[in-house]
Amino acid sequence: MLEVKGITRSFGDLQVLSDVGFDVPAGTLTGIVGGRDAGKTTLLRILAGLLDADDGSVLLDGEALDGVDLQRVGYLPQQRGLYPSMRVAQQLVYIGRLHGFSLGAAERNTHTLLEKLGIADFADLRLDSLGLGDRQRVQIAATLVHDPDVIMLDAPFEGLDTGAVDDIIEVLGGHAESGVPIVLTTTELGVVEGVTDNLVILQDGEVQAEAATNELLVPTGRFEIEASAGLDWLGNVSGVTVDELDGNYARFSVADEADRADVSQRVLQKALGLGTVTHFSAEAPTIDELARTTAV
Ligand SMILES: Nc1ncnc2c1ncn2[C@@H]1O[C@H](COP(=O)(O)OP(=O)(O)OP(=O)(O)O)[C@@H](O)[C@H]1O
Repeated sequence: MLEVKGITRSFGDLQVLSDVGFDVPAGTLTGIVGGRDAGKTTLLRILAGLLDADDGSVLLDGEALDGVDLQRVGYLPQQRGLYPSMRVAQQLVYIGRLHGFSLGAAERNTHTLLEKLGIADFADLRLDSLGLGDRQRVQIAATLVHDPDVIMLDAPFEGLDTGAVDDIIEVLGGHAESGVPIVLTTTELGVVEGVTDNLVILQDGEVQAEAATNELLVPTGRFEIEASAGLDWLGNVSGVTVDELDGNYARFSVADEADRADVSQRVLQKALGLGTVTHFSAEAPTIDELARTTAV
């Protein structure tokens, strides 16, 4: 288990983190959710031992996470830092070796991760010849190549297509299953909904709420749909309020909680009857809504 206790940090007069604490049980994934400047990167850098806290402690399995134990951390920084001109597999093996792995073990882990992340074909290419999604897959491989005992990822999904997000989530799931605690930061709640076990809502450097993801992300009654045949009819569906309509795209709400599932399914069925539905989803609450409804 990763235990974060009473972390406080200022830069000059600016207090960035105040008494931040939460636990990440072994084998679970916690999302630290907050808007811009909430203090997420500062917190993660402290957890990963790259920055000192003014106060507080970080424990892994009951022991302070510092000194040589920091070798056990898998940290993905927000500013990604691999060698652009080095070949993909070569640098992953190099990073594994830096963490004390034998050549054989580093090569084995590199090969396995590249396979799992769907980039085995790029092993001998230079990093800077890859697109954003594949570069990010390599960054994830670099974070995991030494089989870390705890994983900390700063905004791992930012700017990625769903294919890359899904591959990364699957690999992280495998590490969680082997008992590793995982922390990741995000500004986008939609992405972490089906991924994280717990959420910590951080606002202005303070924990506003900490709870199981499914307790915090209660359905909002707002939906999004994109349908090939247009959505002019949406306002006529009983129980639906159209919030935005733009050609093939619409956002709508269903105020009556008891009717929500039925009404949204009726909308979906009708759209499918008229043509193709390219997108349909229930909206997650915004960070501000979460902070308002769950303030501790
Ligand atoms: N080294 C530093 N010196 C001074 N101020 C800093 C330093 N690092 C961060 N800050 C300030 O701390 C606050 C929190 O920054 P931080 O990067 O931790 O937030 P964040 O939640 O990660 O934001 P974002 O989502 O935009 O990356 C900001 O006001 C930032 O300007």
